[in-house]
Amino acid sequence: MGFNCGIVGLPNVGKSTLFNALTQTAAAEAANYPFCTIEPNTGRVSVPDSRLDELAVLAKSATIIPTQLEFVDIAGLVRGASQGEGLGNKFLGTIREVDAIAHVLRCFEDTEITHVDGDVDPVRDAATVETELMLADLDSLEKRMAALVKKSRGGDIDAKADLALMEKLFAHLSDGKPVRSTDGLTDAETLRLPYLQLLTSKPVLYVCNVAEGDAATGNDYTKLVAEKAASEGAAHVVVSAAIESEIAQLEDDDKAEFLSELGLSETGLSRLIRAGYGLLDLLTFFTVGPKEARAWTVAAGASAPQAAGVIHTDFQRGFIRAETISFADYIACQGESGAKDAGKLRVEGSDYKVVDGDVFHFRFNV
Ligand SMILES: Nc1ncnc2c1ncn2[C@@H]1O[C@H](COP(=O)(O)OP(=O)(O)OP(=O)(O)O)[C@@H](O)[C@H]1O
Ligand SMILES: [Mg+2]
Repeated sequence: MGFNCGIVGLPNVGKSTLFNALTQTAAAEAANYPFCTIEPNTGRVSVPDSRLDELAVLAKSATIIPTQLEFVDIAGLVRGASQGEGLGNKFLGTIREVDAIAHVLRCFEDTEITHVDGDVDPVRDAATVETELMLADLDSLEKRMAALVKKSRGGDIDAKADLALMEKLFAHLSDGKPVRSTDGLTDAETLRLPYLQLLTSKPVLYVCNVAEGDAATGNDYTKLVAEKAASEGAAHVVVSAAIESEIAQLEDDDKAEFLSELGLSETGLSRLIRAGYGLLDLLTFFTVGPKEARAWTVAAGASAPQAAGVIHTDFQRGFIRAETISFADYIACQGESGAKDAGKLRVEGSDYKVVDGDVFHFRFNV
């Protein structure tokens, strides 16, 4: 079970450059012309988590294995995409499959790099992309609502409920607002929403791609994006894709030195990965021993057996119990045996809900 984040934006804004830096490969072709990317590129990225390093030190773990998040580099979209312009529907289908969106906005000046709309204006660009996604959602709702009208007249209760929900969403979109900002939905409607697979219902994070010199400070463009993001309750991250791709190729020691020269305490990529992970309503749990310290991911609300199942399906099938220490207790008691002595090791059953930071031993029988 993996979670992913799609990299979305206008053509030639630096999506593939960012993807390559994230995945530390040159898997995606990045070049100075619009529509360079056609087929989506997919890559898995380690999620940085300092808690994992702290646990590994206490347990003297030989290896550290972070949890992973998948990024998908998607073709650029242009005005009219929802009507089939540019690469049109093809890339919209790819966006439909991702769990969250990292929306890349060009915030760097460079006369050598073509901007499809002539000049740099990230807030306008964000609106251009969002408008296409909203138009595509309106289109898809309209088609489905027509089919549901008949069914709901025939007395189909589910069809009736879906139609009522879609009418609310349609009205909201018609006001020029994305589905994710719809309020006044019932609990049942909120649960149903993801199944409609609407493009603008996915959580969004704005990525300001800046010139090398602005990586630490941001610039006037990123300030405007920050205001926009704040007004929507969305996150934004300032990174320079160009420089991140250089940093990604350095050895760890050189990396730290280079970052401090730039005035950065960590890479923009680390911030971006964590922000992407944060969009997804996920929990991290740990398994820790002398062999390895490892982080794992489950969706919020997962039970202990479901968490066990992320490691191995047998662990879930034969689940007996979970022995659990919270991250805070593990650190405060200087490790597992200290936590045991202090009575901080809990024995939890199959209805236990995972808490972020739990350190688990699963007991199972197959
Ligand atoms: N921060 C930056 N500063 C300067 N140039 C950059 C920066 N980020 C990317 N570029 C350059 O912009 C050009 C386009 O980059 P890239 O191919 O990654 O864009 P893209 O968004 O993937 O485009 P497409 O939608 O066509 O696939 C490349 O020449 C890249 O080197
Ligand atoms: Mg590309």
